Amino acid sequence: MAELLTATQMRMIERAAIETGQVTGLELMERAGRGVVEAIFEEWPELGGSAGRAVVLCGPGNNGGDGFVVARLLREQGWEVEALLFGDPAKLPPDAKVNYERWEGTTSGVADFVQAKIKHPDLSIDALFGTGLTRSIEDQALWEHLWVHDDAEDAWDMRRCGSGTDIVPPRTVAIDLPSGLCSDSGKVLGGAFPQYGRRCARSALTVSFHARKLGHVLGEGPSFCGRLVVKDIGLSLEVDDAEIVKSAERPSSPSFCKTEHAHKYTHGHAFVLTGGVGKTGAARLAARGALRVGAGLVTLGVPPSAQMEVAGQITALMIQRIEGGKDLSETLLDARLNALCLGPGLGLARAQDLVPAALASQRSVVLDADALTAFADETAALLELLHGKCVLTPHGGEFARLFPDIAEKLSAMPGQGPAYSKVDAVRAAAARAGCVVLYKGPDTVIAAPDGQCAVNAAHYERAAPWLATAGSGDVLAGFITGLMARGFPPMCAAVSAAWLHVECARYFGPGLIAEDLPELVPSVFAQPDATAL
Ligand SMILES: NC(=O)C1=CN([C@@H]2O[C@H](COP(=O)(O)OP(=O)(O)OC[C@H]3O[C@@H](n4cnc5c(N)ncnc54)[C@H](O)[C@@H]3O)[C@@H](O)[C@H]2O)[C@@H](O)CC1
Ligand SMILES: Nc1ncnc2c1ncn2[C@@H]1O[C@H](COP(=O)(O)OP(=O)(O)O)[C@@H](O)[C@H]1O
Ligand SMILES: [K+]
Repeated sequence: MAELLTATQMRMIERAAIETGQVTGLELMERAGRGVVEAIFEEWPELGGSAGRAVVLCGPGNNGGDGFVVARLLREQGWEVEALLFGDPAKLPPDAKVNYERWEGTTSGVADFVQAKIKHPDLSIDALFGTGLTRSIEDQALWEHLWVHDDAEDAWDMRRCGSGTDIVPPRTVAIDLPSGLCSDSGKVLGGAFPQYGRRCARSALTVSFHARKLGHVLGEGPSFCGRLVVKDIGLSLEVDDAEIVKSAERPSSPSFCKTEHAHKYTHGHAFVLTGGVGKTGAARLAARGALRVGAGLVTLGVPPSAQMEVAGQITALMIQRIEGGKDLSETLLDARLNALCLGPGLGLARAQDLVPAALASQRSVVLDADALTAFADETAALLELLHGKCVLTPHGGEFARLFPDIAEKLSAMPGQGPAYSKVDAVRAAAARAGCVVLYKGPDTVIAAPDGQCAVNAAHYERAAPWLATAGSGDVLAGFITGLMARGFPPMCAAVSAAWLHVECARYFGPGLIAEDLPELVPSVFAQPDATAL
């Protein structure tokens, strides 16, 4: 799986390469600068072969050093380039200082930031801060310049609103990260000027190095990065760090495939509990999802009042009358029912009755929606019952009800970096719950109690905004249940299901409704090369 790195991990990788003599820091900086220039001309081929005009904003660290490399390389291609430095040249770190000196062009200071001589440049390059941004920005001139870099902000807003589609967006390029963004959390680090609100440079193109950083995919990160390109700078991909977060991708082992000689019971029997009459649709969606991902059999556990309603709407699914917790415990004496799903449309009272019986059975269990909300006032009781074969699938509201203190830390306004991230929050929740937690959203984060963590980012080329439709979460719960019925371990089931969910939405595109999702599974399974990122 592809790694999503923190700033510290990226530094460790860089340091290891330098200390083992594979490369020098200066050479890495040169490769980074070359990568940025290459990405610019790939993104905007019309700029190639012409002598354009660029403003490069350089910061006081190595991100600024990358900026000076880019300034030099563009000038070597005949561009008119103006470099502006925030900071004291004498205090630049060694590699950045070498590139500042190699640049040989004029460099203005921060006081001139807003008076850059080149107006309306073809390129505005943000090399102020990258992975080293550790605190809020307190220099007013710099703060204001984040706006100048982005001086066609109105154009962005107009495009976002659907008007002015003829407006060419500014060619703003962020080196590594848009300045102001925390590389570990995707949060905008605050500033000392409340009158301006929080501020971050927005870019049309972000060029990062070696691997994506968590801040590119979490929280607000993607809305500031524009298009994200990662350039190889020759660092080894091998990192031996259990802490590293993975990017969700198509599973290879265990695989979605079924073997020739298996029969339906080999693939497990999923059991999805429904709510009462008029509320059974959500569980039926989940059940259909479980069946499509390959559970051998799927049965709906239905209260007597809803039996007729459900029976009239199903074919391959089976039905079993479950009035309450006692019924469920008796039904679960059948050891073949190996994965349960409770929550979608279940109703709070029925959830309070059924969830303890389901958890006591020690089966694989997915708890979603009402099964989580029903325990908002007695989270300690729920936590007591959870075990290692459970997966919790909260959205933001459900997460906050179950883990209020963690949610509060996550939503607090950040000042210092690295800020508390969704990854930190979900890891903490999984450790407390003693089971896998999948926190939904465009940046779905999945963590296990042992610290394993993956992000299923529906951003950039994997954007799937059509998933924001009623019932799509129910299908996700069904996918996880079906995969656990098939024997996928909880973490693998949750990550694979989240990946599949987004791939189904991408396959269909606009107009998607939740009913479509299970029916798209065969098309996604049939694509051997569905991408990981
Ligand atoms: N780590 C690596 O492997 C590589 C790093 N490179 C570049 O180096 C960057 C990281 O360099 P650095 O660690 O020097 O960090 P940065 O250049 O991102 O920033 C660090 C500097 O900014 C200052 N600073 C931080 N927050 C501030 C604030 N709010 N207001 C004012 N000053 C603030 C710090 O005191 C320090 O001087 C990466 O983002 C990337 O662009 C590349 O050269 C290629 C390889
Ligand atoms: N903008 C978005 N981009 C990608 N995925 C999204 C987006 N909005 C919601 N989703 C996904 O859609 C699902 C919605 O689930 P949930 O909030 O439980 O809704 P429901 O209860 O209606 O099913 C989650 O898997 C979530 O990750
Ligand atoms: K930057």
